Amino acid sequence: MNIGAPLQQKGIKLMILGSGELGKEVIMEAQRLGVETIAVDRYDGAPAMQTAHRSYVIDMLEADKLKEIVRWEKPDYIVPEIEALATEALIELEEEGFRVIPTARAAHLTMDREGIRRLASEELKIPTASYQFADNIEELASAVKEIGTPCVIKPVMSSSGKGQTVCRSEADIETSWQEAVGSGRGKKNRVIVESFIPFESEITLLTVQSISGTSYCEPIGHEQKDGDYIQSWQPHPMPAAQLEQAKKIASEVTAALGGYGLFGVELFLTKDHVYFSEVSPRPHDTGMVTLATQHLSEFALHVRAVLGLPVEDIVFHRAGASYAVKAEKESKNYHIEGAQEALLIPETELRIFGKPETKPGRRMAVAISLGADVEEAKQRSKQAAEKINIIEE
Ligand SMILES: Nc1ncnc2c1ncn2[C@@H]1O[C@H](COP(=O)(O)OP(=O)(O)OP(=O)(O)O)[C@@H](O)[C@H]1O
Ligand SMILES: NCC(=O)N[C@@H]1O[C@H](COP(=O)([O-])[O-])[C@@H](O)[C@H]1O
Ligand SMILES: [Mg+2]
Repeated sequence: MNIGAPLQQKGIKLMILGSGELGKEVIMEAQRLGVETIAVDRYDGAPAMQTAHRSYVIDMLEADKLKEIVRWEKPDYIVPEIEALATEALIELEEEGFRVIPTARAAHLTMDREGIRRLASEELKIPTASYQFADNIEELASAVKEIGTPCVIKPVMSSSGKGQTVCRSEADIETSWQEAVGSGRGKKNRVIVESFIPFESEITLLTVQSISGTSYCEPIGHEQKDGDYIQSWQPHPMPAAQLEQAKKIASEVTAALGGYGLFGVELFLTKDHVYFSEVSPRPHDTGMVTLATQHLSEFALHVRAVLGLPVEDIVFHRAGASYAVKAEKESKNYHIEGAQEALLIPETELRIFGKPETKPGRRMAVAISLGADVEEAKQRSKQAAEKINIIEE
């Protein structure tokens, strides 16, 4: 593979669709390999836009806008960074010869919970929570009756827990519906109802599909609140047989989606079972811990796989943990205090995303620590995150 200089005739162009904290790291890794980078998102000043060579602000759910920008820029690689994209445009662009990561079909199936759930459960016969879909409140009531309570209700298009509620009895149905249709990122008023899995732990198994074949990172355990991640740690302790089962599921799902890249396979672990939950065909928020724990982070691995470069080994260095720092209020004029105190904690680093505005619950930074074991790393990253204060004015 030939890599020309960025901004010159022979440069390789990578366009990222979605420019949040995860995309920012992907852009920086691509630049380390001499790639020209273009960031796209729905608002100006997004984290990845601050590091890319150039950027565009468009509504990425609008197929025509997406096609226009791609045809104008002619990137060598189109790298989705969020789910909520006009994936029908990506399919068309792929047919025209553009390369979508990992594939346009993967982006399309995972954008909508229905696509990936039906693929995993109905085609691949992988164990998942039982589920139903509903398009209005009457259908929702009958789905809840069928699945039973407690159950989890989510918009088919959303992420980071937006619009997700646990429905504990029939009395919650109305609120769950309102929450779901009010917060979904897409344009559809469709929801999934899932049986509540009383898991002992949940993991992300980062899985790489590259020219070198299939490889896995050490499993990442995580804790979520209101459907959004609070902390993650690596390696998550689990029996060898269960890890094998998890890898089998991850290899089947990622192979079915096709293409090269890193995938975040989300799994629920009970005492005797592994359930597939969902998969990101891209780096995962809980995987930010790999910025410290591995010689190649999930972002570096993604870029290598995307560019068709080998991923022969993934070296895990040391137990680590990450802890999210979230805003409480809305502000266009905030600042962050406490980095000085946070970085006194041993083996700790920070990533401050530089998002231009805060919103209640918005993730603004992350603390990442190493330790002699996962427990020590968890304590350190939590302590560090608690030293950070977001001052919203
Ligand atoms: N069926 C379920 N049973 C038990 N817990 C669940 C279920 N579905 C979701 N959860 C909990 O909610 C979290 C978020 O759910 P899910 O991953 O489906 O949402 P999301 O909006 O796609 O989040 P993200 O984009 O951050 O991955 C899960 O990690 C898990 O903790
Ligand atoms: N769970 C998915 C996830 O973590 N996605 C990450 O959050 C950004 C959106 O953040 P915002 O909502 O604060 O703009 C996305 O762009 C991506 O980096
Ligand atoms: Mg998830």
